[in-house]
Amino acid sequence: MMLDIQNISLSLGGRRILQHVSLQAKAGELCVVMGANGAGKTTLLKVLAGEYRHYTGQIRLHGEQLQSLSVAEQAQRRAVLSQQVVLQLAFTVREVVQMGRFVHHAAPELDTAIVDYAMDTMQVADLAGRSWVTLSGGQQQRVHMARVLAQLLEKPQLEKSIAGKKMLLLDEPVTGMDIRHQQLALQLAKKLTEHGMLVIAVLHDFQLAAAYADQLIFLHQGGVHVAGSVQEVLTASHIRHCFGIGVQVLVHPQCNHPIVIPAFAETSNLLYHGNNDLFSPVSMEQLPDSQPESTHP
Ligand SMILES: Nc1ncnc2c1ncn2[C@@H]1O[C@H](COP(=O)(O)OP(=O)(O)OP(=O)(O)O)[C@@H](O)[C@H]1O
Repeated sequence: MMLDIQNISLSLGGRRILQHVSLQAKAGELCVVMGANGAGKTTLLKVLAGEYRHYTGQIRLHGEQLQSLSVAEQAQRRAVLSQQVVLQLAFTVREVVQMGRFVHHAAPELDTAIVDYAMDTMQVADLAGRSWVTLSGGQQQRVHMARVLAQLLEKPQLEKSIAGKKMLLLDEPVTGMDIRHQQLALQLAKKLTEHGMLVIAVLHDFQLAAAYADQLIFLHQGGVHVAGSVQEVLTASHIRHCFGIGVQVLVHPQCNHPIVIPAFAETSNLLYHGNNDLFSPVSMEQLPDSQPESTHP
């Protein structure tokens, strides 16, 4: 097992934010983490990124305790795309992507080739000389994807040398991207998994999760509510439990993926249910029980 999380809990500011989280993920998997605002998704990714070290429980990466790896060792084994990275200084796009290479101490020609490859892949090469702060939100996000790709690659190609060795953590990677570039970003993530990488992505879009996830994890109030295949997890009852909303789960006519749509009768008056924060217990009794479990076979 490439990543083995056993019973981790974490408190921040005197509050328990993650509780008894256990998860396993294999090399070559695209794991999608979903959950309501405040469920603990970013906190979980920050623990995996080594930002919070005071958790209880165990995390093993390739059998080694995460806490025993130095910062440099961690940086060479995993790359992180954090939520809303804002750069204040006027770096060019090329400079931002080059930041991904700092951990490697490779030959400058190799760094340049990998940076060019990463910018081509994320379709930002035409922006290379532009100041990062002048880009649109979706363009900035694509540049960050190119940066983490540059960090993970050892050659200017997606090749087998990364197999089984590296982990990519993506926190809401497609925020602000148009529909085509959302697909591009997830296709890149999928391609990396096909070369043996483990990708863990926080997403808010059920359709992207349905189309790309090998394993789907619903976090709820700091714990794992359910983890499994898209078919197992993307059901009306799990969505109601974790998101406090009635939905219908239909089936895509061509590719059989589940399609999630809000159930109109239940969701037209959310304003009057008051409590939208699922991190504090929400009263599910407010929702009628007539919602079919799932129309998925
Ligand atoms: N440093 C901190 N100190 C105290 N509480 C925190 C801290 N960081 C996060 N929290 C709280 O922990 C809970 C989980 O936050 P987290 O950012 O992990 O949620 P999330 O699932 O990523 O939400 P979103 O979908 O809104 O990004 C929230 O209630 C948040 O307010």
